[in-house]
Amino acid sequence: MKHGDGKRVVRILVIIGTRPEAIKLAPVIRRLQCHADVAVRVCLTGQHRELLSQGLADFHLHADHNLDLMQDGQSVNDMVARVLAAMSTVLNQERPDWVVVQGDTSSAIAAALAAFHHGVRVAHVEAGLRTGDPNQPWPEEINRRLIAQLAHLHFAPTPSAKHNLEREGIAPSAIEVCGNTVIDALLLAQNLGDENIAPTAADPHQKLILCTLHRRENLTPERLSQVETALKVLVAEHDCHIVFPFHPNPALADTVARLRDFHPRLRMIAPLSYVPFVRLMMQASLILTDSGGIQEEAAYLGKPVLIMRTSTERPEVLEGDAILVGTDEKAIITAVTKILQSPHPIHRPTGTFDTLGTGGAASLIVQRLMAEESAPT
Ligand SMILES: CC(=O)N[C@H]1[C@@H](OP(=O)(O)OP(=O)(O)OC[C@H]2O[C@@H](n3ccc(=O)[nH]c3=O)[C@H](O)[C@@H]2O)O[C@H](CO)[C@@H](O)[C@@H]1O
Repeated sequence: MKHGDGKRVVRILVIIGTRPEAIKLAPVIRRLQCHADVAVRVCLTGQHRELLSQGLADFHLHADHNLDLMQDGQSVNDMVARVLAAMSTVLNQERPDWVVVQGDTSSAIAAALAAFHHGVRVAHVEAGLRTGDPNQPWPEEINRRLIAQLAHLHFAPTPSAKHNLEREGIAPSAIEVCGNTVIDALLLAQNLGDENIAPTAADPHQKLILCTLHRRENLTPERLSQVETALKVLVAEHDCHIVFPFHPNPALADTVARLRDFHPRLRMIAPLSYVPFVRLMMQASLILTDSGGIQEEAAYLGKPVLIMRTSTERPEVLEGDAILVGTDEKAIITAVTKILQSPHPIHRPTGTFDTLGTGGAASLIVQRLMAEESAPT
């Protein structure tokens, strides 16, 4: 495609499957939209239907394609197969120069493979994260490794992510260390804030624990029961509030129902769109989570974060105020109590932990994509 003056326009197709992909790609899409020589198109797979539209809404972005592929009870194989098949039509229609995928979802691996089959170059945002364990998180760890083999450009958030890619044989010249786009998103969300949004914390004078839990590995009856007991003990023993925005996953339903009626200071709420969720993180005294993105956001916001997993693909956060606590009820209670009872300030000022980036990732990504286009072939 060319401008009226004959200058070539670079066609970039951005694929989004889930809420975190929407949040982390929104800053990249906004940057691409501002570039005169780029035609950017957005394709949603619909892997997370409601959460995905929440992820996009606050950034005022719209999709050009919505494949709406999620079906109840769909397996990982079904999802991957459906995205792979549906992408051919989109790729034939759009004929992009680049497909941009983010992270490690079924949508990202299927779209990257489809692009590869069509001879379209793939740019991978948040490349190189590894736990080293194929089953942690499952299937995301393997998705990340496979996407690395398919991608032409790898946007690594940190030097350690770059190192992981190099160990797998990726040429250093194909890797750009740019920080994590989640920090760009966080800063955008702080500026996009609507002052009319109702405060989400119950009492600003009481300590607030923000809890989220959704990893597939944690949704077993044993682990859910441990976390449930820990939350019940914590709210009963401490003068704190717990707010738990829960994923609409049927595996969580019974736990949610029991916790909802347990205590007035323990609030089970529907997932929030990004801006109010960022507000809630900023109000929190500590965050208890198994989410990947929230680990990164908490680190930047200077919040202590207890990770309900045994490993993290984001080892940098452990240099800040993050602790791998797992899902054992006693471990959770001990770690939370220690933080709540600490006589010292439990926060760092926002932005002082800058290992994951300072908000310039999207700009670097767009610069590198455009440099790649003007490089002699
Ligand atoms: C452990 C793991 O493999 N996680 C992957 C997962 O994301 P991840 O585990 O981060 O997915 P989550 O569903 O927890 O989403 C986190 C994001 O949603 C926001 N939020 C959360 C709750 C809420 O009510 N409202 C809201 O807006 C958080 O601020 C955060 O930005 O997919 C991402 C996208 O490919 C990858 O980068 C991660 O590596």
